[in-house]
Amino acid sequence: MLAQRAEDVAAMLLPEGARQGREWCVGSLGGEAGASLKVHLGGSKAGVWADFATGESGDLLDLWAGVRGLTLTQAIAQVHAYLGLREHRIENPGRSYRRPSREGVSSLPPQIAEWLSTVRKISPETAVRFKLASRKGALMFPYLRGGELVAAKYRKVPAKEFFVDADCEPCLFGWQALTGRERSVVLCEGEMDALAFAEYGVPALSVPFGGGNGAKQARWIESEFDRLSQFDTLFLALDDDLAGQQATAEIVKRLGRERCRLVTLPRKDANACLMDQIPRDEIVAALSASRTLDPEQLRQASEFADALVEEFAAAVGQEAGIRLPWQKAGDQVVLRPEEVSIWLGVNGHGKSQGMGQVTLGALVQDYRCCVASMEFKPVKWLKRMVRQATATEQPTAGYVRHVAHWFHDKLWVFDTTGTAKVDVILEVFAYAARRYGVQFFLIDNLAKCGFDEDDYSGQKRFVDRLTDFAKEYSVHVALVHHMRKGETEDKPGGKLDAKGSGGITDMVDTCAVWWRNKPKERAIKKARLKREEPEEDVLGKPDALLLFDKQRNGECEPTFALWFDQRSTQFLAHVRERPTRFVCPAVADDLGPTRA
Ligand SMILES: Nc1ncnc2c1ncn2[C@@H]1O[C@H](COP(=O)(O)OP(=O)(O)OP(=O)(O)O)[C@@H](O)[C@H]1O
Repeated sequence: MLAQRAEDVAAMLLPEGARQGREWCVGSLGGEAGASLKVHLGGSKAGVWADFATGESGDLLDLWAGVRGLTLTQAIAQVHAYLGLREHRIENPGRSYRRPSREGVSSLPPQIAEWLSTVRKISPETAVRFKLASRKGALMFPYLRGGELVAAKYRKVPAKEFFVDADCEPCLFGWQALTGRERSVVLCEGEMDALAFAEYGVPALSVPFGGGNGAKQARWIESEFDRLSQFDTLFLALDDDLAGQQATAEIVKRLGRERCRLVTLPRKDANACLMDQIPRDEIVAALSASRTLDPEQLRQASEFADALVEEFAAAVGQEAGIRLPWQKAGDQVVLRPEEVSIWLGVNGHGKSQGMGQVTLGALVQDYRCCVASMEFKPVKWLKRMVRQATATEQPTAGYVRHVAHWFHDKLWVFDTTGTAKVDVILEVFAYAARRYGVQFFLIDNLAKCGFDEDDYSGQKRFVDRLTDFAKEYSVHVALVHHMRKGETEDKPGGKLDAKGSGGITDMVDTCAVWWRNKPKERAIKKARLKREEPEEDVLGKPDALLLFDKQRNGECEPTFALWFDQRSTQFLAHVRERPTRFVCPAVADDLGPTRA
């Protein structure tokens, strides 16, 4: 987008320059008139520039950063503003971290400096660049970012014992040695390796918690996600053991396959290369020989370790996936990762209400969820959910805050009402999956995703994209969709009654129907108008049915009878059951007079 406006950008950044043919010419990044720096204004090279006096070159983003003396992250922010782009993203509300103590921090004692240079081959210059220090007699690796001490790790020398300051922000090590203008960086597995890469003149950052997957990578990725956007290429040089491979797989999944490259070093890690006096040329060659991670490439069988464990667990009844929030449903229905489910129903038949409860169930099962409800403003939707979570019609302010706090790090909402364009939904969902590791996405509903009512092929394409998205990010997507009313809503319909193209229900893995027992409601109303008590057998009938009409990977297609509790708006599994409190109050007082 920026390249298309190369001339405007060049003229704005370098107003003393002048157009000569197809180039903008100026003296240097300083901006004075001249002709040693030239910017291409059109064609496939639009925006590419070179300063023939200094040998510097780059694209428009580098030019922006260079002229204004900014880091790339700062330049990216200005470019977004210039292009009028608002990033579609969801933020995690601020968290607070502790900063490491500076008490007792001193410069490197001679024996540690000696160990670094003679044993580990790290020069005193590199130690100074990384501001290595000492505390409690140990080597201190300061995690400095923009001059601020964000975290710290300590290593006893020569013993390989580590300790850290507790509760600091999980972040990468080595920002202090970067200029802020790099377009590529190596991610490695250890502070000593980041130092070794620096020794080789290669910019590198180290992951903070070593190899492995899950939270070990998820926590720093969440913190550093935006800052890493300055890099077009991430060279992954983690250890070639199982933990390193797991970390690599997780980083690729979250930071983007397209910009990650796998590096194989001549020794087990960068510091081992340095200690073995591997020359710089060989390290540079290893970076150029790094392989891309195209999906069709041969993959290491060990990458499948997690999937294999899950596969075996599935065989003994612990299949990964979200269960419905009613005990009686057991394992009959599983909302599996990599699958899409569709939840049908006629207007007012409890789709949104029911899906709120399904989402609550997923949260309780420790799945991170993201809800795009274009039917309601987030606060209205959340209000319904809090009522279900507390099993109370009017929870106290303290209880509401407690539930809101419980949602932290578990639940994200897509903040749009009305219709949302599918590209935006998918962009935001991909961000949430990558940055926050969200595993369950709810879209309520298809009609609000920006299609014309008769745009069946558009709707079908979107569902197809959802199935790809679910597979790519290994998440479950639940899509709410309207059903044709037909002649009567007194009988539950099936997947063939979904509005629009039948292709939609063909594509998804699971198809469910929410049906509200309107005949029962009418019978009760009629009896009450006559001032009679409704008959026992009418009262015992369920208020709603949840029918599964398709489960591609399940053994059965069950139907669940449910009873609707007006006060909590929960659907209950049995006629005289009491609503469940999904989140218990922090203090007993919050149960208030409306104790459920
Ligand atoms: N079985 C039921 N018995 C009584 N009330 C119900 C039942 N199911 C849902 N409701 C109530 O009906 C109202 C509409 O429910 P909900 O918004 O979930 O419907 P929906 O199917 O999502 O409708 P729409 O298609 O219009 O979005 C809500 O106030 C809900 O609490």
